Amino acid sequence: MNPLARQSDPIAAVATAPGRGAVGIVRASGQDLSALVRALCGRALEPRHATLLTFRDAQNGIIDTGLALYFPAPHSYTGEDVLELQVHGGPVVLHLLLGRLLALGRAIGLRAAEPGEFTQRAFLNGKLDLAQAEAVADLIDATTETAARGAGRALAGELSNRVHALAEALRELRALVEATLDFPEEDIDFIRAAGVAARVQALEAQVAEVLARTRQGALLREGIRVVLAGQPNVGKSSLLNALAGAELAIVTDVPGTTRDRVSQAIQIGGVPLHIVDTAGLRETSDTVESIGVARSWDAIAEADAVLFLHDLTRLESPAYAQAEAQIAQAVAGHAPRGATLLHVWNKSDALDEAEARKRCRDFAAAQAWDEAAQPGLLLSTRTQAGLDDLRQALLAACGWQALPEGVFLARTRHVQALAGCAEHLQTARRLLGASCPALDLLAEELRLAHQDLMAITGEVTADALLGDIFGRFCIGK
Ligand SMILES: Nc1nc2c(ncn2[C@@H]2O[C@H](COP(=O)(O)OP(=O)(O)OP(=O)(O)O)[C@@H](O)[C@H]2O)c(=O)[nH]1
Ligand SMILES: [K+]
Ligand SMILES: [Mg+2]
Repeated sequence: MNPLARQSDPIAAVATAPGRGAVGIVRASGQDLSALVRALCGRALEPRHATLLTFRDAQNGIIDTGLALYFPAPHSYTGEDVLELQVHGGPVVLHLLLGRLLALGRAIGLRAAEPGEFTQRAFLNGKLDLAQAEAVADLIDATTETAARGAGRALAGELSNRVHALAEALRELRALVEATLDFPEEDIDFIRAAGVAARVQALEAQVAEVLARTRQGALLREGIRVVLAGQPNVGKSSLLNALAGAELAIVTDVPGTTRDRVSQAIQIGGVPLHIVDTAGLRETSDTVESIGVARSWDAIAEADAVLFLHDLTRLESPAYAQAEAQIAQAVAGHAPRGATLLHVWNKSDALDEAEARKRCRDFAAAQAWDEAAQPGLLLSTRTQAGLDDLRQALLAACGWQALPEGVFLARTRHVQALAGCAEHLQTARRLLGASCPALDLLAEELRLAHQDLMAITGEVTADALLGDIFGRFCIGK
C-alpha cells in the first residue's frame, strides 16, 4: 500500500480482535461522516455521547441493538470524524454491521480500511508522532507487563518529548552556525562567543542518555535471543528445561541427544527472551547429528547472547579440556559482533564449591582468559543452585538495568537514529576543536544530527518506511 495514497477516502473496519467476545466494535473515519451517521442511525448523534440504537439491514431486519458514538473532527483518534458502533462481539454480527455501513457509505466513497490506516491518519493529522504511532502497535503486541508499561510510556510521549527537546536545541544551534555562513566576517569569533562548543558537548551528553534508555527500550521490545551452546552432555537441554520450568527438551546421559533446535519464549524480570537449545558441538560421522551441529552454528551466528556451558565433572580430563578450549574459541569467533558470551560452569552439585571454583579458574588461566580473574557462574541445573544468579547475570550482560524511572519501549530504528545523531555531534565537536574550524562542515554535521532526530518522530520520513511501519498493524487499528 502506498501510505499516502487514498488517504482522504472514508474508511471502516472491525476494530476488535477476530473471534467471539462480549462486545465488538465497528469503526469508521472520514472527513465528513454526518450523512453516514444519519443514514445508519436515522438521526444526528450528540457528539461523544453513547446512544442506544437498533441497527438494521437493507431489508429492515434487525442486525443487533448496541451503542453508537460519534466523535466529530478534530477531537477523535484519527483527527477526522469517527463513528464507533458497539454491538455484541460475534463475527457474523460484526460482519453484517460492517457490510451495512459500507453499503450505506458507498455514496461518500467509504471503503474497507487497510492495516494500520486509522493510526496512520492519526499520525498524518498530527494526533501522534511516528514514535507514538509505533508505540500503539507495540502496546498491542506487548508480551510482558513491563513491555506493555514501556509501550504506554512511549505512547504518552516520553521518547517523543525528549527527542523533540533535543531537536529544538539542535535547530537553534544550526541557526546560529548557519548565520555565520552568510556573514563570514563574524564567523569564528561569533561561534566562540555564542558558546557553540559547550552547547554541542551538552547536547552530546543528553543524546547519550536518551540513547542508553532507548537501547533498554529496544531490548524490551525485541527480546533477547539466547543460545545454549557447548559440547554434548554439558547440560544444555537441562538448562533450557530449568529456565522454562517445563520438560521441553529430552535429557539423557547419551551424548548427542539433542539434534533439532528447541526454542522457548520466557521472561526474566519482564524482559522477553527466546531461549534456543542446540545440538552439542563435536565432530561426528552421524548424518543426522552433523545436520544438528550445523544448525547449532547457525543459531550461534544469530544470537544476541550465548551461554557457553562447561561440565565441571569433566574439566580435569585433558582431552575434554582441550576440546572445550577449541570449541569455546570457535563459538566466540562465530557469534555476531557485539553479542554477549557468558561462560557457565554446570554440574556444581557434583563437587564442593572450592573445588568447583578451582577447576574453572585453572581452566580459564590455562586459556589465558580475562575470566581468570572472575569466579564465573557456577550452576547446577539439577539442584537449580546458581540459576537465579545466572538469570540476573544474563540480563546485566545484555545491558539491561531496571531504570528507576522506568523504560519506554523503543525500536532498533530509534536506536540507530540516536546513534547516528551521537556520531554527527561527536564529529561536530572535533571540528570545533580545530584552531580554524571548517564552518560549512560543522553546519552539515549539525544538519545530519538534526535529521536523525526528526526521523524518529516522523518529521522527515521516507514513504517506504511509513508503509512498512503501518503495514504491520492489524486491520482496524
Ligand atoms: N550432576 C549433574 N548432572 C547434570 C546436571 N545437568 C545435567 N546433568 C546430566 O548431564 C547429562 C546430559 O544432560 P543434557 O541436558 O542432556 O545435556 P546436553 O548438553 O543437552 O546434551 P546433548 O543434547 O547431548 O548435547 C544428563 O544425564 C543430565 O542428567 C547437573 O547440574 N548436575
Ligand atoms: K545428552
Ligand atoms: Mg541436549
